[in-house]
Amino acid sequence: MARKNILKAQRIVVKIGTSSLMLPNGKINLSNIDELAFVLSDLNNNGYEVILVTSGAIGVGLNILDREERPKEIAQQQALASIGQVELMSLYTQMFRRYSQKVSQLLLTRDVTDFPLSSDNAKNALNALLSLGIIPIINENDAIAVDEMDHQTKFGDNDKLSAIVSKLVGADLLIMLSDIDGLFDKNPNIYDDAKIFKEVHEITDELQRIAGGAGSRFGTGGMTSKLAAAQILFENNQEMVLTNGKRIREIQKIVNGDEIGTYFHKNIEKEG
Ligand SMILES: Nc1ncnc2c1ncn2[C@@H]1O[C@H](COP(=O)(O)OP(=O)(O)O)[C@@H](O)[C@H]1O
Ligand SMILES: N[C@@H](CCC(=O)OP(=O)(O)O)C(=O)O
Repeated sequence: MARKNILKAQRIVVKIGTSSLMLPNGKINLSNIDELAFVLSDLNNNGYEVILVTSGAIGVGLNILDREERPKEIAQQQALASIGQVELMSLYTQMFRRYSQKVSQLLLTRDVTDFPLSSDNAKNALNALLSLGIIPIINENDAIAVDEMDHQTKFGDNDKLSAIVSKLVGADLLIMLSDIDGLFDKNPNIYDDAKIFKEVHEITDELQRIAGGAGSRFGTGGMTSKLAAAQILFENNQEMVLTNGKRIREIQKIVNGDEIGTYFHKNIEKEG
C-alpha cells in the first residue's frame, strides 16, 4: 500500500551520515556523493524543495590529514572539521554542478533553536534559498560549536540537527540515510532473525530499549539518536523515513510512496 502522505510531500530534508560518505578504508565514497547529487538534483528539477543535512566534515578532515583515528581532544576535532568542511563542500559543489544544480552552505549552531531571532534568520535564509531553486547544504558549525556553562551551542549529532531543520522549514518529510535498512526489532548486525518495522507511530519505551541495544553507539549517533529525531518530528506532526544510504536511488521510490525503510508517522492523513 502506498504511503499516501508522502505522495503529497513537497519540501523534503535529506540527512546523510559519515558512514554513507566515507569508505571503510577512510577514503571518500565518491560514487555515493555523486549519486546523492544526481538524485537530489532530479528531485529539484521535478519541483520538490530539497534541503541536505550532511555529516562528514571530520571524516573528510581525517582523510585529508591521512589520519585514521578521530582525536579525543576537542580543539583537534574542531580543526579537523574546519579542514574537512571546505573539502566536503567543494566535492558537493563539483558533483551537483554535473547536474546543473546550484547549492549553498549553512553551518548552524543550537542558537537557531534557543534564540527566536536566530531561528527566524535561519528560516528566512532557507526559504529565500529554496525559492531561488537552490539546494541548501547544512552541517553543524563544528569548528565553533563548543558548549559553555550557560550557552549550549552544540546540537549533539546531525540526526537531531536534521529534525530541527525539518521543524524550522516545516518539511513534509525527512529522509534519514543510515548504514542500516531501517529500525529492526533487534540489532540486525547481531541477530540474523531481526525483523524490520515498516511503520512506527509512537516512540515507546520498548522501542527505546530495542534501539539502545548492543551495537548501537551511545551518546551521539546510533539508533537512539534516530528515535530522538523521530520524537522531535512527531511532536510537530512531521514524518520521517529511515533507510539505507547504500541505495541512494531508492529516495526516488520513497517519494513515490514505496514501502522502503521504516516510515515514522502518526497516522494523520493530510488534506488535499
Ligand atoms: N533495533 C535496531 N535496528 C537497527 N539498527 C540498530 C538497532 N539497534 C542498534 N542498531 C545499530 O544502529 C546502527 C545505525 O546507527 P549509526 O551507527 O548512527 O549509523 P549511521 O551513522 O550510519 O546513521 C546500526 O548499524 C546498528 O548497529
Ligand atoms: N558534524 C559532524 C558529524 C556529526 C554526526 O552526527 O555524524 P553522523 O553520526 O555521521 O551523522 C561532521 O560533519 O563530522
